Order: sequence, then structure tokens, then C-alpha cells
Amino acid sequence: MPMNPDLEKERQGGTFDVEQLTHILDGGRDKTLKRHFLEQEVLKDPVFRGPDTRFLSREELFGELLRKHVAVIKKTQELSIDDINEASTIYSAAMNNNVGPLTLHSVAFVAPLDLMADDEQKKKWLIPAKKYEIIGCYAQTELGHGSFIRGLETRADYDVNTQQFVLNTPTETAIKWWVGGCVAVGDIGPKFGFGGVDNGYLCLNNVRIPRDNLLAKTGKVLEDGTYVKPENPKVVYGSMLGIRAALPKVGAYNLSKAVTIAIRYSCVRHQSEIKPGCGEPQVLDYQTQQHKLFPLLATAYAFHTVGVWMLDFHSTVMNEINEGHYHRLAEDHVLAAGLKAVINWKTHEGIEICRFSCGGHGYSLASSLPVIYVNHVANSTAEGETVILLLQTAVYLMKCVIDLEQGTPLDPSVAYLDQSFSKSEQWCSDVDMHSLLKAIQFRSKKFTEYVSSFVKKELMATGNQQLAFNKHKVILVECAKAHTEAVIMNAFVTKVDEILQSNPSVGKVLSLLCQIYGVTEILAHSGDYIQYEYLRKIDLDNIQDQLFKLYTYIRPEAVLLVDAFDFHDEVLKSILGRYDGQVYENMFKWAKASPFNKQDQGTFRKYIQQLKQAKL
Ligand SMILES: CCCCC/C=C\C/C=C\C/C=C\CCCCC(=O)SCCNC(=O)CCNC(=O)[C@H](O)C(C)(C)COP(=O)(O)OP(=O)(O)OC[C@H]1O[C@@H](n2cnc3c(N)ncnc32)[C@H](O)[C@@H]1OP(=O)(O)O
Ligand SMILES: Cc1cc2nc3c(=O)[nH]c(=O)nc-3n(C[C@H](O)[C@H](O)[C@H](O)COP(=O)(O)OP(=O)(O)OC[C@H]3O[C@@H](n4cnc5c(N)ncnc54)[C@H](O)[C@@H]3O)c2cc1C
Repeated sequence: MPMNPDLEKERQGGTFDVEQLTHILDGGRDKTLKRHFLEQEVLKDPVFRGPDTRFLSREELFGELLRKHVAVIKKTQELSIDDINEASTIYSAAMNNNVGPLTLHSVAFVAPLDLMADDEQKKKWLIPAKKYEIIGCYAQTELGHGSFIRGLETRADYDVNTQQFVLNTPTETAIKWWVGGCVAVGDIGPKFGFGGVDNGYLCLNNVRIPRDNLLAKTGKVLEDGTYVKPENPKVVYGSMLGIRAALPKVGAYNLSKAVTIAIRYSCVRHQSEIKPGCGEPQVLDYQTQQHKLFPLLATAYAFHTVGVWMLDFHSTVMNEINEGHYHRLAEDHVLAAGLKAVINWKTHEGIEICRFSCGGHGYSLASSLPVIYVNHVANSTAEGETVILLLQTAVYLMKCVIDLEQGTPLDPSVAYLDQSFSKSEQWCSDVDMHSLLKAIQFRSKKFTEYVSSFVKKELMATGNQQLAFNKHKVILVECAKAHTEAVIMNAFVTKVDEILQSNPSVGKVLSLLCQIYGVTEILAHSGDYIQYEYLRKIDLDNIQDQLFKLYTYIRPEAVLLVDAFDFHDEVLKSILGRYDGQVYENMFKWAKASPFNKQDQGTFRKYIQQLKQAKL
């Protein structure tokens, strides 16, 4: 199919090599080549062909995705893939923006076995689980409790005579609920999205399991019922850490899809007039459309950068824990908590902005933006609700303030809290990314000190930490967000500095995106910078001008920057986001193919006839 002339023209501009940026995003040219190979292994294999999942009912969707997910597993085994990124490539190429039915087995059942099973148990369960010879799920949440784990009601009473645990969900609120990939007991019914996953309920009534079913690498129960505590009790929470540490990159992936669709479509879509008689401009030439999409484009790159960094950090900490060193578990937990919370929340807001920026066609499943949205938005609740996780990060920051007062060294990701920040020089309209990072770190430091003073005062008055925290939860959450933004900006600046050395032209365009991310973040909290007397009104006016100037620099690069995400059309599955930009013809073809246009509208005639016969 010929290339849409608008997109053809867009691709003649630009100042950097798209392929080199794709290689950087993938982690090197070899990884890009391997990703292309794996995608083709899926896309050329007829077993992965099937009905357009956007036209399917919930039951049909579950069946079709289960069929495909089994094919994904076979393909992954056939190609001897064990790298998580490569496995994700095969999975994403097949799932058409859905979450597969066996996802929870891989991310929430295998991970805890890996982390908490002893060698014997690994042989018995982890090895067959990795081969899908046993399929598992993660049944923690109950009808009455999800966030408050210590409030869970399920019982496991030890029967010393039979060396068994007797499992019971003693009340209705104790029924296990939301259990992804939970089979044979019951599905909790239709949901907002996640149609490919059978989130189930599980009632336990005197279910007996052997003593050695308790994962024993950390804590264990001896034959006489004595409980041997794990060296570090918090490691039992570790199974939730793995998914949280992975979800920032999942957020980046989903936001990258949404901005790819919205920016390509905004170059194909012509609407209204700027200069009368000069034809309808591309909607991406409107400053308001750029103001919607360019900060999100910058955010997608920022989230990808920090998502890769978080996964590396987490895997290092897990290796340390496997060797018995727990000193970085707390930092890993609060980083994963803050990044998972902020990134997934801003991602679902961003996907919605992308959908709105495509007008009516964004509301059609032909765009796939609604599919990407309803499947992504769960990530702000699942694996730790947003506020719950931000409070974890906030409590850690309050401890950092005490550590600072006591001269205890801080973890590297919060070291900036110990830095002194002088009030900024007057800003013009070309503030560099390092100055923007300093400002964002300054705000986080000041906010942490401000919140800590309130919590301390409350603690003095009540002597109760939970009460003190509960009275200031709103500002504690904001404090955690401010810190997390400092972590994101620091990772982005660090990566861009590195790329400026290795590939100056790519680095330059990414530094523009980094500035857009930083300026947008500062303008979103401009009042704080005035209140803390770090910036003046003139500074804020200047960076507002800078933002609009940055948009003009990014405009000619925008399509190339989304091309660099390198989504194959069959992976993106969006008519608005097609690489060739042939939207209208394919929208019409897709609509005509809808089963709704095929089925006999007998119902229509039957009921309309009734109206006519009713002699209204
Ligand atoms: C093959 C390719 C596949 C690709 C896949 C792609 C995408 C993936 C798609 C889908 C997957 C996404 C979602 C679906 C899966 C969802 C599964 C679930 O939802 S499972 C259930 C998740 N539930 C939760 O997250 C519950 C949240 N609540 C809690 O974690 C706890 O209740 C709490 C909020 C942390 C409170 O704990 P507690 O009541 O014990 O009190 P605290 O004093 O706050 O904590 C005690 C202590 O422990 C530390 N800590 C807490 N959590 C952790 C942790 N995870 N790790 C390490 N440490 C932890 C905490 O800091 C305290 O320490 P201290 O202050 O020093 O005492
Ligand atoms: C798509 C999806 C898949 C899931 N898969 C699984 C799975 O496979 N296995 C599993 O075990 N679970 C699963 N879950 C459940 C999920 O982990 C819980 O929904 C999540 O932990 C939130 O808990 P909750 O639903 O009890 O919300 P609640 O904690 O009841 O939250 C309700 C509101 O109360 C607020 N709140 C609660 N506690 C506090 C507090 N201390 N301070 C301030 N505010 C508070 C929250 O911020 C929120 O606004 C899944 C959920 C979804 C949506």
C-alpha cells in the first residue's frame, strides 16, 4: 500500500538516525535484530492468525487468547527463549494489546517459587512450573482485603498429627478474589478490561496441604509446628516486588504505543484552517495538539529509560538477596513502589489524552487506544494500589530525614536529600536539563522536610506514628510523588548524557525531550517553586516560552521519534497508527468487516414492526 504523503514528508525531515535510536531503546543492534526475528516468528506463523479480537465477546476473547497464549508458550519453548524481554516480545506480538490468560502464572506464580522455594521445592515445583507442566496463580487478595495484607482472613492451621496445613476462608470477606489465572472455582465476572484473564474467586473449606508446601527458603514450620522466621521477614513480600519492578517498563511500553498512534494520526489528520484559503493543516501543527502530545512523547522516553534502570537495579538486589545480603531490599521496595505508582498512573492519564487527541476515531476500537487503555489502567490498582505504594515510599522518606539528622548515610537514590541547593540564577528561556533536574530535586528535598515537620509535630502530640501518618497522608503522597519525579528525571538526564557522548545527534534530540519533561514537571508545581523562593515569576514565564519553543524543535522530529519505538503494525494493531498512514480506506474496510454488519438484523425488523403495529 502506498505511503500516505504526509507521513512520507514527515520522514524526510529529522536530524537523527531512527534506526540508531531504536537500537538504543532495545539495548543494542543485536537486540533489535533478535526482536525483529522473534516478531516475525510469530507474525509469519499461521497458528497466531485468528479473528480480530476487538470484535469478540468476553467468552470468545478468553478462548482465543488462551489458544494464542498456549501457542506463545510452545513457540518460546521451541526457540529455547528464557530471556524475559525476548519472551515478552513473542507474547506482545501475539496478544494484540491484551493481557494473556497465563500471564499471572509467569509473573505471579513462578516468581515467588523462584524467590522463596528451597532447593527441594524448586525441583518439585519451579522446574515443572517453568515448563507449564503445572499452572499456578497468586491467591492473596480477598473479597474484603487487598491492600492491607495483615488484614487477610484466610487461615492455615497446622495439624501436627498429620503434618498438614488446614486451609480455610472462614468468612465471606475471606473468599480469595481477583485471583488471576485461577481455574475450576469461579470467575469474578466481567471487568473494565483484562478480558483475557479469568480473575477468579477461591473458597477454601478445610483444604489440607502437606507441611512442605510452605515455601521454605525463607521461613519454615518444623514437624512439631515451630515456626522458624526468615532472616529478613520482609522478603516474604518479595514476590510482589518483581511485578512492581517490571511495571514501569510496561507503562513505558503502553504509553509508547499510544503516542505512536496519536502522533502518526495527527500528521495524517487535516482539520479546520489556520490561514483562510490555505487548506486544512495537519492537526499536529496546532500548538494545543503539540501541548497534548509532545510532553507525553517525552514522558514515554523518560519512562522507558527509568523502567530499564529499575529492572537492572531490582535484578542486582535480587542477586544480592540470593546470596543473603538484604541491605538494599528497602531501597528496591520503595523505588519499585514509587515508580510503579507514578508511572502507571501518568500512563493511563496519557493514554486517555492520546485517545482524546484522535477525536472520534480515537474512541473506535479501530484505533486500539481503548483496548490499550482498559488493559493498562488495571496496573494502577493491581500489584499494589497507587496510594498504598506511594505511602510506602513516603514512610521511607520520613526515615531518611531522621537518618540525615543522625548522620546516617543515605541510599544512593535519595543522596540528593543531603545536598544543599542555592536559589537558582535568573532563568532565561533555554534552561538546560541539568538545571531542571536540580530544581526538581530541590522541590523534593524541600517537600520532604516540610512534610516531615508536620509528621514530627503530630508524633510529639500523639506519640502514635500511624496516627501521625494518617493525619498527613495527602502531603505524604505528594512528597512520594515529588521524590519519584526526581528519580525519573535523574535517570533520564543520566541516560541522555551518556547518549550525547556516544551518538550526539540522537542525544541532542533526546535532550530536547528531557527538557520538555523537566519544564512540564516544574510548571505543574510552579506554586511550590515560588513558595520556596527557588524561582521567580519571570523564571516561570521564561520556561513557559521555552516549552513552546521546544515544541517547534520537536515538531519535525515527532514522527521519527515514534518510528524509533519500532512497533510492527501487527503488534500495534491500530488503523490510526499504521506505519503507512493509510487510515481512512482501512477504517472503512475494518468497519465493513465488523460481524455486526454481517448478522441479519432480524431483531431490528421485529421490534420496529411492533412500533408500526402499535399505531403510535
Ligand atoms: C512472559 C511475559 C509477560 C509480560 C507481562 C506484561 C505485563 C504484566 C501484566 C499484568 C501484570 C500486572 C498486574 C496483574 C497482577 C496483579 C497481581 C496482584 O495484584 S497480587 C496482590 C498485590 N497486592 C498488593 O500489592 C498488596 C499491597 N499491600 C502491601 O504490600 C502491604 O499491605 C503494605 C501496604 C506494604 C503494608 O504492609 P504492612 O501492613 O506489613 O505494614 P508496613 O509497616 O507498611 O510494612 C512492613 C515493613 O515491610 C516493608 N515492606 C512492605 N512491602 C515490602 C516489599 N514488597 N518488599 C520489601 N519490603 C516491604 C515496609 O517497608 C516495612 O518496613 P519497615 O518500615 O522497615 O518495617
Ligand atoms: C486486573 C486486576 C488483577 C488482579 N490480579 C490479582 C491476582 O492475581 N492475585 C491477587 O491476589 N490479587 C489480584 N488483584 C487484586 C489487587 O491486588 C487489589 O485489588 C489491590 O491490591 C488493591 O486492593 P483492594 O482492591 O483491596 O483496594 P482497597 O485497598 O480496598 O482500596 C480502596 C481504596 O482505599 C484506599 N486505601 C486503602 N487502604 C488505605 C490506607 N491504608 N491509607 C489510605 N488509603 C487507603 C485506596 O487508596 C483506594 O482508594 C488484581 C486486581 C486487578 C484490578
